[in-house]
Amino acid sequence: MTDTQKSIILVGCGNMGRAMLESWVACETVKPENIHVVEPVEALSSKLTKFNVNIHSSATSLPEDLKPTLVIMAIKPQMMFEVVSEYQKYIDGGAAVLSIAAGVGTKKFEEAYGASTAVVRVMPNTPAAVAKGMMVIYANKFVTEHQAALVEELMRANGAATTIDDEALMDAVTAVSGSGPAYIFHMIEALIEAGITAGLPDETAKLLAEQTVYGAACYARESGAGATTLREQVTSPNGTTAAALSVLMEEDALKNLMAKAVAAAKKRSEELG
Ligand SMILES: NC(=O)C1=CN([C@@H]2O[C@H](COP(=O)(O)OP(=O)(O)OC[C@H]3O[C@@H](n4cnc5c(N)ncnc54)[C@H](O)[C@@H]3O)[C@@H](O)[C@H]2O)C=CC1
Ligand SMILES: O=C(O)[C@@H]1CCC=N1
Repeated sequence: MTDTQKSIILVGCGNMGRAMLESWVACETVKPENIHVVEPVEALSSKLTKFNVNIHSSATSLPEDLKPTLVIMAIKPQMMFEVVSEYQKYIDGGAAVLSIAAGVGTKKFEEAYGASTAVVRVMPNTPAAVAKGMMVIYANKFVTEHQAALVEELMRANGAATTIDDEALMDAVTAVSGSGPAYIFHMIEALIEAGITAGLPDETAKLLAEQTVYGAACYARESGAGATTLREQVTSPNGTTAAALSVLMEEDALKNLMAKAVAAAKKRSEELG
């Protein structure tokens, strides 16, 4: 695909939209002049000027003759269908709609825009800002090769990308990788606090907790050994790790808590749909 064939409208540039945009601009996946961002909050849009993208406070200021490949909806699920009609002409002009909203199914967009509308759902996560995201893609049958190629290129710029064929999995995906960074950030918070309680200076506790989670995640991804083996390698018989794990694993405490958390997120995703 040539650069001139790639153009996008990004609707909403809050936490997740901004995170994705960071890596798209850094990778030059789409030329900045071919990126149109619609973001009504001035405090957010004013921080985008360094990217040299086109910034609009509403859909009404988008150029009439724009022919985007993708209209990317990065707004809250609750407001999605108050906003979608503003982009009807771009969809009619051949753009696919790409939604990152939790819970909202492709059928809803087909109902809003027309039965044979090309719709892509992506469940991203915020580490996309540093090209370490997990981007899970589902596309309906109307998405063209050209549109799918751009989706793939954008998502790879954001980190790891994988495609699923069964849209019903999206609620579970959302509960694991979409919301997942928050679970890990909370674990970092907990490890920092525990480190401080154990006597470390604040900054040292922060460095140790962040680097340990970062290192463990990289090692798990790069070694391919699997988390169980890697955990066992840290755990000397009757050593310090065994002492800690006896607390975390007593009656599967952490596993049960994580199972409850993921089930709650999945249920909420289903409700949002
Ligand atoms: N935050 C996250 O980690 C993730 C969020 N998502 C999904 O991403 C979507 C956005 O979530 P966040 O970025 O967290 O929310 P957010 O509230 O930070 O961003 C939404 C943005 O949309 C803007 N907006 C409101 N009305 C608009 C309109 N009419 N036109 C254009 N922009 C408008 C808001 O000003 C705001 O900046 C949601 O649907 C969420 O389910 C998906 C995966 C992860
Ligand atoms: O909390 C949420 O609803 C969004 C979707 C996944 C992560 N954040």
